[in-house]
Amino acid sequence: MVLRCVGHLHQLLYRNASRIPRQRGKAVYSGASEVWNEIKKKLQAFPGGSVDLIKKESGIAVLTINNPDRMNAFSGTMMLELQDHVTQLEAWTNGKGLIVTGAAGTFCSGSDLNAVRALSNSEDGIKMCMFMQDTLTRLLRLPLISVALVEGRALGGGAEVTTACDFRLMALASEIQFVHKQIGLVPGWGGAARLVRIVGSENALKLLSSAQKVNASYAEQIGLSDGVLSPLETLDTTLAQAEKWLSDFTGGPSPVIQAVKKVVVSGRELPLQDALRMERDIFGSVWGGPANLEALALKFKHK
Ligand SMILES: CCC(=O)SCCNC(=O)CCNC(=O)[C@H](O)C(C)(C)COP(=O)(O)OP(=O)(O)OC[C@H]1O[C@@H](n2cnc3c(N)ncnc32)[C@H](O)[C@@H]1OP(=O)(O)O
Repeated sequence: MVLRCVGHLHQLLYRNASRIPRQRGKAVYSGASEVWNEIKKKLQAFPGGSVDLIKKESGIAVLTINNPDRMNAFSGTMMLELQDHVTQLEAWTNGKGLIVTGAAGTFCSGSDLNAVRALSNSEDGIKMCMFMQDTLTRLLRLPLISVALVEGRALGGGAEVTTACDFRLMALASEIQFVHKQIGLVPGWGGAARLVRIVGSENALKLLSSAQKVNASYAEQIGLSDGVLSPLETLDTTLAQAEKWLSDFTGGPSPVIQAVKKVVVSGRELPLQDALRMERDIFGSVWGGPANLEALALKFKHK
């Protein structure tokens, strides 16, 4: 009887699920399609490297920033590829987790300085900034639990990319460095706004104004890193270690994991009243759903 009621309620609520405001794919800047087309054309003119996406059966995807000749700097075409992959991941209904990493033992040295030099007028700079803000905001909002696996260096825009993941894991000898000040800049890919939320405004101010190298232990101390990976004498590769770490949070069916991430995103981004409504709608999408009914039937005990 209880289950029938739950099932009925789920049907009622599920009808409303299609009305759940979409968190996914929401643009940071709306109505800017001409600007997008223009900047995409410009980015296309700076080729090199790739951003590779592997989606595994387990529901974990691995996104690799791959331009080792330039310490995994982001070329223009890599920025475009990253955006395409984020669009693909937004639609991945079986997904649960995402690991963002760099090729060849280092994370990313930011924007390709050749592109930076060529697009150094402020109009182009602002367009690139809008493009990357949009992509990285959507990356952080993905309904997947994401972790940046940092080996080697994460510099400039590379440091900003680490903040577009829910968590960061750092190899023992790795460093995150917001070098922007040293090249007369501030973060522009949304990295400052996210850093303040991760480490607080005082720590963010220290990191941005000193451009200091943040090693794994200091990063952990200020809450920038969520764990230090063991040196590679262990049997596991760093990727395997990251997958193992992530599995503590991605166990269970994907609709539930995705719902967990969505309530956190709305709690983080929306005013309380809107976050509560969103939470109600997301709750409605899992209440009486298969995982919920199965657990109720098992008379699950949390011992
Ligand atoms: C959003 C704002 C931004 O992201 S602005 C970009 C901020 N990034 C930087 O300023 C990084 C500048 N690069 C460096 O400080 C060093 O190359 C680092 C990354 C520390 C690596 O040093 P090291 O291990 O000695 O290697 P290296 O300098 O010989 O570099 C190997 C080759 O890679 C290149 N490289 C490196 N970073 C970039 C980059 N961001 N854009 C373009 N190319 C880059 C180096 O120039 C070098 O190339 P080459 O072997 O000289 O042809």
